Amino acid sequence: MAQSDPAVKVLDVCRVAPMPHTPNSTAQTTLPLTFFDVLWLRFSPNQRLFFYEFPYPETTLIDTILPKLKHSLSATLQHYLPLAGNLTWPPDSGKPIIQYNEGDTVSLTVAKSEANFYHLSGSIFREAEKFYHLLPSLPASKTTVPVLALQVNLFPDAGLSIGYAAHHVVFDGKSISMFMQSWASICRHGDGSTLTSELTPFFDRTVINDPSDIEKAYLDGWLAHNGPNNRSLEIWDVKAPPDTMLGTFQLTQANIESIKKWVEAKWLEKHIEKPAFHPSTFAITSAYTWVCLIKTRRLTTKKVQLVISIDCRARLEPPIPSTYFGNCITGRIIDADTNKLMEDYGVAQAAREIGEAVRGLDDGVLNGAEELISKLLSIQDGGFLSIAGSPRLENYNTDFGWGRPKKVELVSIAKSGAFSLSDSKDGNGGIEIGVVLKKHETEAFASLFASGLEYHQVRGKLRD
Ligand SMILES: CC(C)(COP(=O)(O)OP(=O)(O)OC[C@H]1O[C@@H](n2cnc3c(N)ncnc32)[C@H](O)[C@@H]1OP(=O)(O)O)[C@@H](O)C(=O)NCCC(=O)NCCSC(=O)CC(=O)O
Repeated sequence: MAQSDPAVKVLDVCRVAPMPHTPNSTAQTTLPLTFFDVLWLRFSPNQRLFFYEFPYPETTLIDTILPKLKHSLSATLQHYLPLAGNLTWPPDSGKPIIQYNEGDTVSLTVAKSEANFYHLSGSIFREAEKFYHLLPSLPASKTTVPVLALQVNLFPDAGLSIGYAAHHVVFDGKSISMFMQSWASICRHGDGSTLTSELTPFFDRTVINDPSDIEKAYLDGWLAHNGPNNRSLEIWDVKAPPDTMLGTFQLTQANIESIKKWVEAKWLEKHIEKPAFHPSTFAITSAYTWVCLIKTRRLTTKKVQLVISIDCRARLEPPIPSTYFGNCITGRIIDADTNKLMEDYGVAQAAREIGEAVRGLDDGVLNGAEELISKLLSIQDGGFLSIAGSPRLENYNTDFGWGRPKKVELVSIAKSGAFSLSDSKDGNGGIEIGVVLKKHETEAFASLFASGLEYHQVRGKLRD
């Protein structure tokens, strides 16, 4: 957090401990990493901001809202003890572990911001650096790293934001969303600390099988990276260029339907038969955004790559509980011919590439997983893009008792360059897309995105 930024004043840095189960309990929890976690060892943390419109004066925010947030956080951590702990790599251990000891806490920064709440929580392109001071960071260290940090920013008479930095070695999108929704639920109900079964984390790591020793491939990859035998836990300090802008775009259900119809018609034209996979909302939305980004950036590389994340919980053999806490995602790297995606047929081609990759998961979600680390570590900039977030995380359901967020922003895409997908604020099945561009690219993207929708809408109607 940029404490020198005049737009934010730090009021307090609190340490919130998990509420004790019983008055004299002593708790120690060790959580080993699985291969799914090890994959993310040195990746920079995910940082998300939730904006709540809340036109109360500063005194109400400080006297009423903050104590409620702190109390409910402490009650929630009781169910999520490892989140108050640290990532460490004991000398006698072959891999890092998450270690919670009695007395460990989560850092919660409280700040007051004089920035324009409505601008920050809007959708038009905004400078990424305006968000950084609203978010906590995880302190750099080679030997021990906290797994989570939180920050609440008060915008008197306008609202507040809640932001987190979550170590990717501990959380995937599903786990951090579950934690935030658990905190929100306990805060909303105010009268206890119980969680529904959908929000109760399942910590048993023995459900993750690794017969082909993917863990060794990932550990070897990290140990050799800037190695040899590099056991550092230091997180990559990735910086976004100063002219980085964040923008949010929407695809309504009607937009997605018309693109889907057009894509299916194009497939029939070119391939005679419909392909044997489903043009899902994910495939259509990702294809549309990918092509708009490639055209905006005028990529000249022969090939482009798109990395998609796959939640493996329901896809493992046997499936594991949907509430499993930790990482349970793998990736697929989709390679495509840049010229083909630039053509009139580009979105249909991109949807086909994505749809085929998703269909291929039926042959084994972990096929080729052991090569993922070497592929990810060898990726060069250029034609590479990835997708973060998912509408299935239902971030807009994170209601602390003041209604749905006005805006949810995955700010860490400014560093990774990914585009993000989310459910939409009004909950009507549309998709929110977060994109990162340089300032001079923003107009071209906005114009391509809007004109493409008009085109697909007209074509879709003509085919009805
Ligand atoms: C691999 C996938 C992206 C592929 O998605 P697809 O929708 O194309 O394919 P699919 O087989 O899952 O679903 C096909 C159809 O089944 C239905 N369907 C199946 N499961 C569903 C579910 N749980 N919720 C809603 N719909 C579902 C839908 O109707 C969909 O069609 P239709 O759409 O037409 O109705 C997805 O399965 C997946 O794993 N998503 C989660 C990815 C994730 O967790 N990302 C976060 C990474 S962590 C991260 O980035 C950090 C962070 O966010 O903090």
